[in-house]
Order: sequence, then C-alpha cells, then structure tokens
Amino acid sequence: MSDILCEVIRAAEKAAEIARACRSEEALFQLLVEKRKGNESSQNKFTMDFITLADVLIQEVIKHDIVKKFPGLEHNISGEESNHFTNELGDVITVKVCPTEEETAALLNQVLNGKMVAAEVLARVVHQDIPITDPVLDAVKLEVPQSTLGIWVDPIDATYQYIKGCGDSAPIHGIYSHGLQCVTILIGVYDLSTGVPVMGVINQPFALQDPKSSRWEGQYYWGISYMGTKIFSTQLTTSDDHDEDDSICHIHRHPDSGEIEYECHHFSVVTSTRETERIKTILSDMCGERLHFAAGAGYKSLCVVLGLVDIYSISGDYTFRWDSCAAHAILLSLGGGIVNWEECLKHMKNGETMLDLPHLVYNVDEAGADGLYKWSNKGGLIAFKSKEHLENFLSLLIEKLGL
Ligand SMILES: O=P(O)(O)O[C@H]1[C@H](O)[C@@H](O)[C@H](OP(=O)(O)O)[C@@H](OP(=O)(O)O)[C@H]1O
Ligand SMILES: [Mg+2]
Ligand SMILES: [Mg+2]
Repeated sequence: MSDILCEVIRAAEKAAEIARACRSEEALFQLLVEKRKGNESSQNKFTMDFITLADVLIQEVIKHDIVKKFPGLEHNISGEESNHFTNELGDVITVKVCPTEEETAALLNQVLNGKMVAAEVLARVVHQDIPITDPVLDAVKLEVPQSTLGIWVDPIDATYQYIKGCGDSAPIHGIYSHGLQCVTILIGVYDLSTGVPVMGVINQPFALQDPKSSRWEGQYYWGISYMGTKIFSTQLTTSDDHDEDDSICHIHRHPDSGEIEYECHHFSVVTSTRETERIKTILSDMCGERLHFAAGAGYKSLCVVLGLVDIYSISGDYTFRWDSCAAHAILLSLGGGIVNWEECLKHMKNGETMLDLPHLVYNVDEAGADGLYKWSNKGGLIAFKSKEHLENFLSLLIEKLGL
C-alpha cells in the first residue's frame, strides 16, 4: 500500500468526523445556533467565527496527522486557512493539535472563550484513531518518495453550505445544486518539481443521511497517478467503461418555417451560478437540460469524477489550487484531468493541436497576484474525465463563442 496515500485518506476521514461532530454533538451545535435569539449581525458573526474555527482546526489536524507519520512534510503542506484565530475577546490564538487530548481541550477552551464542554468534545474527536479498511488501497504497491511531494488542503469546501446545513435538498439527475451533500474535504498531493498532481482524496462528509436516526454518513474517493501507474477507489470507473450514446434529443417545429427539427444535446456540464451570463447562455445552448449548477468547487469536480457530468467548467478566476488539486489527481488516475480554460481557447483559436494539454500545475504561484490570489486558478478551468469529451466540448464552445 502507499503509506502517504493511506495517511492522506485517514486524515481526510478524521476531518470529516470533526465536520460531522460540529453539527451533531449537542455542545458544538449549540455554538452554531446559540446567538439565534440575538440580533442578526451578532449571530452571523458568531456563526462565522465558529465555522472559521472548525475550518482552521480541521486543517491543523490534517497537517498534524500527516506530519506525525511523515516528519519533514510540514514545510510542503499548504492550505486555504492560516492557523491564527481571533476569539470573541479579540485575542489572537494559534490553533494547533497539542500532544495530549487534555492540552488540546485547554487550548480550544481558550479559543472558545470558556466553553469547556464544547472544547472537550472537539478535542476528543481530534485525538481519536480512525481505522481505514480499503482492500484496493491495501493492494496498492507504490512507494512515492515524500521529499518530492507537496500537499494542498481545503479543510472545508462549500463553507456556505456547511453553515446553512440544509439536509433536504433533492438531487436532479443525481446532482445536488446545494445542501450539505455539496460540502467536501479536499487533500491533493503534487510533485514539487513538476507541479503535476500525484494523488488525491475527496471526502464528502455528508453524503447520505439515515432517515431513521438522521445521522450522516460520509463517502470518500481517491486516486493515484504516478510514473504511469493509475489506480483509483473501487466506486469509480474510467469513462471507457460505458460507451453507450446517451445524448438527449428533442423534436420540435421551427417557429417560422414550421419544419420539424431535431435538437440533440451530447454534453452534460456543471458550472457555478457565478459564471457570466454570456457563457451560461452558450452552455445552456450546448447542453439544454443537461446543464447543471451546483455549489462547491470540490463537489462540482466530484460530479465529473463520478461521471454524473462530462465537464465542470468555470471561465473566471474563482477557484484556488486547494480547490482543484485533489480532484485533478483523481481525474488523472481515471484518464482525464483539469486544464486552464483560457489557455485551451487560445490554442484552439490559433488552430493549434493540443498535444500538450494546458493542465493546471500546483507548484508555482500566479505572477503579479497578491495574497491568496497568488494561488487562484487564473483563467478558469475545465475538468474532464475523457479527452474525447474535452475535445468535443472545446470545438463546440469555440464555434458558439465565434472565435
Ligand atoms: O468554500 P471554499 O473552500 O471557500 O471554496 C469555494 C471556492 O473557492 C469557490 O471557487 C467556489 O465558488 P464557485 O463554485 O462559485 O466557483 C465556492 O463554492 P460556493 O460559492 O458554491 O460555496 C467554494 O467551493
Ligand atoms: Mg474551504
Ligand atoms: Mg474551497
């Protein structure tokens, strides 16, 4: 088995336990709802603070657990959050996992401004052991030298959905537009020298809810793509495994000529509600009812990984390296990938063949950008599981854009 992959999966599972505990453990859930009786703005602020703490703590737990097994990796793990947290009194506290559960509880008590029961509940989950049983993972005989690896962590993706906590959204064609199902924990590992993703895990902490107990169960998906070896978790399939033509066609009469026309939609695409109106219209023309909108960059990529859609695209600079690295690794293991939207269109416009697809890389920042935006996926992205889907999508897109 690949020890690093195993540890990454275990860390993501523990992160999912913490994310679930914050919603299911009474003492923690109270922190989400306690200010509801107060005025709107103070409730929102407190809720945001608690969620920020959950986000920061999860990221620190992931780092701590991976580094405990692989000392030295701490220099190469980066994430969305910084570990400095400001509590209600304005004190800046460095959130970290301490050597013992009691010490972690004491630190969290300080962060939570004296809410000891909640701090103890959180510390207990932080220090618990997470068993991973995965026969496919056990059979992976691949050792990747840790000194060549960097890691991107998004401790909670689709934070807004996590805060809202809607559990009863209904899927359309298997896709949730919003709700707790869109929340994911993302850990992507890449090669430090090339920036190419090597392995990744997408953990969906709220995948299924037991109707009787109301308890949430999670799911996780992983993939590894290293030196020509490509392995992925059992629930996944490459797109070659199903080659039936699943176009959706409609027959209608042309409004002016009265002639019968056939309109077939070959693609399914998921995108963000933040996409521009022009691109939304084009995608809608291309996909008809197979155009979906969903929350969370991680969840949208997961829809491609699972084959629920052919493409996830976004033309703007809205996502970051930590949003895409995990899914990118899994898609590479499945024969797909994630490419830069703008670069693809440039190549196509110039009539160049794309022998080298403009894949996103994870080891260099965006020149000239500041702060977090150094790590934004500038120029947008297109995630795909099959190169054929990507090519067809791009040809049609170019035509519709009039390039
Ligand atoms: O929740 P965090 O970890 O901050 O990550 C966000 C991504 O960075 C954004 O790109 C996502 O927005 P879009 O899916 O609208 O691009 C955003 O999706 P959302 O606005 O639907 O929640 C999140 O995935
Ligand atoms: Mg996040
Ligand atoms: Mg994110």
